[in-house]
Amino acid sequence: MVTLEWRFRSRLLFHPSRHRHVFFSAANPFRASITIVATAKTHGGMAESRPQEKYPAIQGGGSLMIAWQVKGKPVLVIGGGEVAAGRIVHLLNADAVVTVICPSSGLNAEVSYRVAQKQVTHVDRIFLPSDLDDKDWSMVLVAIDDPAASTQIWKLCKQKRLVANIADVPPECDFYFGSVHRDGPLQIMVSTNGKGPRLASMIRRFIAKQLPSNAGRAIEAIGELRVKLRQVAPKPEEGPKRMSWMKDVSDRYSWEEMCEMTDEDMTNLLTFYEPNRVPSFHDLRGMRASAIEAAKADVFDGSFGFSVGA
Ligand SMILES: C[C@@]1(CC(=O)O)C2=NC(=C\c3[nH]c(c(CCC(=O)O)c3CC(=O)O)Cc3[nH]c(c(CC(=O)O)c3CCC(=O)O)/C=C3\N/C(=C\2)[C@@H](CCC(=O)O)[C@]3(C)CC(=O)O)/[C@H]1CCC(=O)O
Ligand SMILES: NC(=O)c1ccc[n+]([C@@H]2O[C@H](COP(=O)([O-])OP(=O)(O)OC[C@H]3O[C@@H](n4cnc5c(N)ncnc54)[C@H](O)[C@@H]3O)[C@@H](O)[C@H]2O)c1
Repeated sequence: MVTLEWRFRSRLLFHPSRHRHVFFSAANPFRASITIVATAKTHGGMAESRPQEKYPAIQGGGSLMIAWQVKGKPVLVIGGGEVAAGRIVHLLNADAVVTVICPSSGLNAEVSYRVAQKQVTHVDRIFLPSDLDDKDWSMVLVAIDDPAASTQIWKLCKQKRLVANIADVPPECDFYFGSVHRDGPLQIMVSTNGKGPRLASMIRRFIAKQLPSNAGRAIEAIGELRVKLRQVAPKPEEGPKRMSWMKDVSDRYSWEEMCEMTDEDMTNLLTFYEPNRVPSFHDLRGMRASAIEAAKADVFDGSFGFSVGA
């Protein structure tokens, strides 16, 4: 049995080819420690490992981190204070249809603003159990300063099989919130699984500082290209080729190059899909109409720039 313990300090690696695999690679002051345990049995001269060792080791006790789609769906927020205000921002950023139940006298300035702007529907009173039957709520978020009422609402939600989060009461949460960094289509959520919310916020800011400033724009550009590619190659059976070509494209260009990509570049780039090639960005730029025009003008036409006679 070989036991190998590897402790490392590394900078956050952010390269398009790697970002899918890197959620968080720690750097000072956060250190990560990876323990790799491998066993090998020699059998007939061949090293053989047990199947479970080939696959990721299970580390229970975490949360399932998913990107929940609440666009256009009704979500109920109970309470209108500071915590509710934060929840509402997250919900509106995800295009949810939000109803806030809270007496007007309890609304803080931010929630009052959301109500006045008609970004949320406001019900001006305290919560009633019948509110849970009002709509087909996707989730219920409780952020009130009344622990007994919170627990009652939690119990009602469970009776009605509604998914709920009671702020600050981990045992009464189907899911926790986390600290979120947002840059256009990029969202990074840090969870400490209830251990240290303030540290989650610190780590989120730490990660955000390491990111390329144009990560959001580059992702946006790649997103556009993926949509165009599906128009060029819509068939489901093209899936493997599409995916392999998109992987090559994502790996080939730098963040700056992805941001620089124009509509014309994308159209030109898509002509390389059929032969399954990916040109360098330099070559792609050379295919722009303006570059071709400039190249034509530069071509030596046999004259010496002056004329004799007349
Ligand atoms: C990330 C964030 C998202 C958000 O709320 O949007 C969030 N809490 C934030 C801040 C924060 N919350 C608290 C403090 C005071 C300092 C402190 O106590 O540490 C600060 C810091 C501050 O205010 O600066 C108090 C607190 N919170 C919880 C308890 C109960 C307990 O631990 O038992 C207590 C103690 C109450 C008491 O002692 O009485 C519980 C939860 N808070 C969570 C999320 C979930 C786990 C997230 C995770 O695992 O990381 C979870 C489990 C459930 C939930 O609410 O979803 C947001 C940072 C956003 C940002 O800035 O980016
Ligand atoms: N998870 C977190 O990040 C975090 C951070 C701080 C506080 N909290 C907790 O979240 C809860 C709310 O905190 P806050 O700072 O927003 O408090 P707050 O006092 O600012 O707001 C509470 C709101 O609840 C409303 N309310 C009270 N009873 C109600 C009822 N029965 N029906 C409808 N509305 C009702 C009040 O009118 C008020 O708008 C508290 O329990 C607090 O301990 C959580």
